[in-house]
Amino acid sequence: MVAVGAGGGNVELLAAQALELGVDAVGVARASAAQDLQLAFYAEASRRGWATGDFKLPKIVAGPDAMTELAQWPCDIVLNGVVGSLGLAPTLAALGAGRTLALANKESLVAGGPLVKAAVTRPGQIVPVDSEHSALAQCLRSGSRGEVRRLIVTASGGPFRGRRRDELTQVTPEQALAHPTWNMGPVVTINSATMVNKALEVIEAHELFDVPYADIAVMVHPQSVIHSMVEFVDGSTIAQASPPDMRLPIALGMGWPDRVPEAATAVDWTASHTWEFAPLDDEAFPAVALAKAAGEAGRSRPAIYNAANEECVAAFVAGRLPFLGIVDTLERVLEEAPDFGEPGTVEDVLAAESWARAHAQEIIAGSVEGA
Ligand SMILES: NC(=O)C1=CN([C@@H]2O[C@H](COP(=O)(O)OP(=O)(O)OC[C@H]3O[C@@H](n4cnc5c(N)ncnc54)[C@H](OP(=O)(O)O)[C@@H]3O)[C@@H](O)[C@H]2O)C=CC1
Ligand SMILES: CC(=O)[C@@H](O)[C@H](O)COP(=O)(O)O
Ligand SMILES: [Mn+2]
Repeated sequence: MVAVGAGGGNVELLAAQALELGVDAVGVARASAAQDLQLAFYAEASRRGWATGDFKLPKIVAGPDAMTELAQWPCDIVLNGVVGSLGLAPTLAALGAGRTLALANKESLVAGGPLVKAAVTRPGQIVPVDSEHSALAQCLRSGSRGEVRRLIVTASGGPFRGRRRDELTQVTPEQALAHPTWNMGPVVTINSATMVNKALEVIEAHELFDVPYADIAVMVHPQSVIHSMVEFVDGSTIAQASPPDMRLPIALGMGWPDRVPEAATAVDWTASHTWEFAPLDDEAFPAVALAKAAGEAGRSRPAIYNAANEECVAAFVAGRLPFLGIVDTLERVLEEAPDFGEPGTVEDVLAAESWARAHAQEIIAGSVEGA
């Protein structure tokens, strides 16, 4: 490990990880956190009983471009696990520098799919880390691309699985943050509750594997043990199964195409299991259908979908938007969006995003007619 980076929300943890791993550089996106990070290094070194002079502190790279700089640091693999479409610039930087990109940050593919694909210089340069896409990549090893009939992306269903739309009007951020099977950051957890996570993952699957939207299905699977499946032309369906634990896809992302022994615990095949599968209720959870339409249309609409969602999630958590208002606002933002065309540059993506963020904010504030 040569470098680690984060936003700057928890410099103590960042410093502890950096010294534990003995990295050369640490990035922090919030420039004002650089001094706190420096102090955290000394506190962590002292906690470890290291005397000044016995150790070399990592170089600190601070500011909004820190992740982009780190993504080009001399190394073999860049793991992008930042949250949000601000992960796009580091994704492009890593690919441009020729690194293998282990990609957890799905938003960069959603916001800038065509740019990301254009930046790829060799097959296999992007290795998916998102659990469903890691599963799909594993299943796809079972046949040729011409033999693939469809991808089946599984969804836990989130904390509100089984509810009708009218049963979702009063749900709180606290309830939405209680994911039934995964322990994750707040944005992806709220996205799981609205099904926007699955919506983003359908676009991610389309971009990663070049499968048409019509051939990407979503199945609700509450146990989160089958992480996704591929159906082949002969009627075979290949599934990847393992208990919900990100250590497996992260390890595979770092080791690809090789598996890392003991990366995670396997399914206990001495015990009984019941695994359920059900179609998604598109009426209660319209996010996936909306994303498929945005993905089919292309031309910056996936970027608009994601950027508006990032604003809506923040507003929901802050109590400024009801739960159902999240996807309702996305729908309205997409309906009212001008045509931004196919993004050719990062600036094109940012222009579409910035319009979407502003328009979502206007709708949230009720300042737009009809809000
Ligand atoms: N958690 C999971 O199991 C999975 C997550 N993913 C994807 O991985 C990504 C991260 O999710 P998750 O780990 O849950 O989210 P978290 O909120 O737990 O972590 C997000 C990380 O991003 C960092 N960050 C925030 N802002 C910036 C910035 N401006 N520049 C650099 N880093 C920043 C945060 O740093 P700080 O804390 O210092 O602010 C934090 O380390 C998302 O795209 C998500 O969809 C995909 C599959 C599974
Ligand atoms: C672990 C992971 O990859 C998450 O994206 C997870 O899949 C979220 O769960 P949902 O299936 O509830 O969206
Ligand atoms: Mn996922």
